[in-house]
Amino acid sequence: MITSAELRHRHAEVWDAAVGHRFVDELGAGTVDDAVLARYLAQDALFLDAFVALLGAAVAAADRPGPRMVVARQLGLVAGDEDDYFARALARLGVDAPAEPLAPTSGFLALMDGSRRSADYATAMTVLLVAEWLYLDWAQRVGDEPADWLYAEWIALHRGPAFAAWVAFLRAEVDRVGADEQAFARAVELELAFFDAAYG
Ligand SMILES: Cc1ncc(C[n+]2csc(CCO)c2C)c(N)n1
Repeated sequence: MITSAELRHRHAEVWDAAVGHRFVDELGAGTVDDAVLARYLAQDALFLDAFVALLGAAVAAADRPGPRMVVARQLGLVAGDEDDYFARALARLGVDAPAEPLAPTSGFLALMDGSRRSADYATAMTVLLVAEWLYLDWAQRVGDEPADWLYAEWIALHRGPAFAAWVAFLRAEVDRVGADEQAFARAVELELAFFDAAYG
């Protein structure tokens, strides 16, 4: 059975291109163009809805009570703090209507909805793992948070001990039940394309 460490190693080229993306550098510096950040967050709001649905599918599909409870707890967090950030950030950037999904967003929605409908715990956890681990990785590489809350909160959401523990849990679960390599590779590609798409 392939491990999460081996999967990341196999897909390191695309993974590192996402983690080292210009968008991440600019987030860390607090210098993303407002139109770029607005485009990114408007797309991410669409992403987040399918992500929450996928977390719900993982809650339903978990093969043990312990992991089910851990995923359920995270679902509550995402529905709280992160949703609050989106509401304030989109309001500040003047985004007042849902966006049309760009190609990488549609790709992600298809991947997440397909995985959700399959009700396959291993596939769902593999997709969740990429989305969370890749974000932890870039956020840990960024230095001190910019003073502006728009940047500081987005970076802070993706690092810190609680988020790192969630990612460690996802890795352990994927290592326990077996990863879906195809889903892993597709999700990494989509993360890179998602950053690219923010630049229009
Ligand atoms: C395209 C895209 N990929 C991954 C994430 C990361 N992410 C999705 S939901 C969530 C909350 C914590 O569980 C986090 C960190 C994102 N925002 N956008």
